[in-house]
Amino acid sequence: MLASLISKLVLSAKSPRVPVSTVSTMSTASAAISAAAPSLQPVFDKLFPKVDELQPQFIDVLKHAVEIPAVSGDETLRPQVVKKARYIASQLESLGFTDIQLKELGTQPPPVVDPTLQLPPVVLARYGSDPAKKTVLVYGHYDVQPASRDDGWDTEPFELVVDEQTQQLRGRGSTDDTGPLTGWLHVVRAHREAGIDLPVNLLTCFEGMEESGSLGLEQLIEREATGYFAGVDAVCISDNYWLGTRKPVLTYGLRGCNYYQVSVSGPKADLHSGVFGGIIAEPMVDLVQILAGLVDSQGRILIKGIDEMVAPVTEKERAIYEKIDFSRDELDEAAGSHTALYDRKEDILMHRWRYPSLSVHGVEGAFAGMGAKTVIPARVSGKFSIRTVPDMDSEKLTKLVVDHCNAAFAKLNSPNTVHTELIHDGAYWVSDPYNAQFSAATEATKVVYGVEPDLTREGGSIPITLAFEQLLKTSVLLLPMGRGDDGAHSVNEKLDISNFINGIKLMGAYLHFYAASPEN
Ligand SMILES: C[C@H](N)C(=O)N[C@@H](Cc1c[nH]cn1)C(=O)O
Ligand SMILES: [Zn+2]
Ligand SMILES: [Zn+2]
Repeated sequence: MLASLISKLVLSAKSPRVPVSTVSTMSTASAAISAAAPSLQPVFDKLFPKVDELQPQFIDVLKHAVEIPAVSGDETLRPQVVKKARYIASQLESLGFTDIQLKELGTQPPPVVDPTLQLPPVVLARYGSDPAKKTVLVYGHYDVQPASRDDGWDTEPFELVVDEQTQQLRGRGSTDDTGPLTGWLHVVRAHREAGIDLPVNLLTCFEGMEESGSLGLEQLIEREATGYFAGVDAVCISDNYWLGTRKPVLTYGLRGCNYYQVSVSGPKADLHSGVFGGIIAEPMVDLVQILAGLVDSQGRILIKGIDEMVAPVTEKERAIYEKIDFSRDELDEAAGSHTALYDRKEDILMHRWRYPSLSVHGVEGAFAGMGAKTVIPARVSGKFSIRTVPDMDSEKLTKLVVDHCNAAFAKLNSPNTVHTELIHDGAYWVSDPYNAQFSAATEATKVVYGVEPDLTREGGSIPITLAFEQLLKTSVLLLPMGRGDDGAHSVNEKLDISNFINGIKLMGAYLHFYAASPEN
């Protein structure tokens, strides 16, 4: 029932950017995949204890990786991002991966402080090239969000803390996405050390720019579609999270993300507010008024024309949301507050997954430190992003945003100047959750966790997902490792050890079930 509802929903999506793949419900493929379970049990009986046994070594690799502050959004840390790429490549080499390449992507496009800044490399590697096996491409990102002790971390963000009491691994990247990325390496190691043949050929595509919009990656995929990536049957991404804290999920949708900056410029340099305050127009005063006009305190976007682009909710879709196991309490728990804008589960999930949202992130150039600096900043840039959903069009959205900011500024009658620009955009994605890959991952979840996974969409974005699907003409599965309360992008980011270890087993089991599928 649920299967047919979602299938119809996917097929009814209007946007040409939403993949309309061949939808299979309870197909012969999924029947064959479930039938493979008994014959795979001896494999899992050898593989899973090996994963348990290697836990200390797996944590050690993660510890070394987390120690490298690979923040893609901080230009000064670019050498660290490259260092982490090399660390991962060295691990791949020691595991017997071949054809390891650090693919350069050229210089970073504007806005950028250093116009010669090189984008971090994409780590490509392969394990096995048996024409009789299917080929699975695994994608992950080794870059991370910024983090500093001052933000409120209890421990150093770039030191992995193994918390024996909570049984958690704490550190930036533990769940997003260094933990899951290294998980794929551990799958290979466990197979090697248990003497089990990897059932598929594995290709890696690990990038260092995901947190900054995956700049340059789409062009690489386009170039390599008939080269390095030729023959890829399926793409699997482990870079999101369970909805809650108890139940594993498989994810069939993502919101997109258009990231903007609106800059207001005035005087040539920062000025003394005692000397110039009251007699010149202050850029920061203009900017806060523009930012205040983007979204209201109820989360309603105030830019005209956006709501009209959003695909309407159907009754059938509504039924899907009613069935999902989630509550406002879980949102409060994950947020650590009682500040939710909606009470009903359906409203919360729809506003997380299938409606756009606008978030204001910060102001570059403004005074942000401790104390009481009496400055008039000369140029300030407000950063905000809009999470996009079917059927929003990125270019049309950008025009609406720029026009809105220009009109808001014009109303201020300010002698300053304003400039609004798109920093990066990444597409939304919705898939068929009943294809061979999802069936394989469902069986794997049953074997590892003993339950059927929930099928979820994700409020966050993985900008490259749709490009993989379209350019490699293959299906993509999102197979999350961590929980909804992991604190990705926040302070004290963590990954439960049980999620790390079971996540590695899940990845391994998924590869075996997918290999057993008669379809791609
Ligand atoms: C879901 C994924 N782990 C993630 O955190 N993605 C980022 C991607 C992004 C897009 N623009 C900037 N970063 C996110 O959803 O914020
Ligand atoms: Zn991520
Ligand atoms: Zn992230």
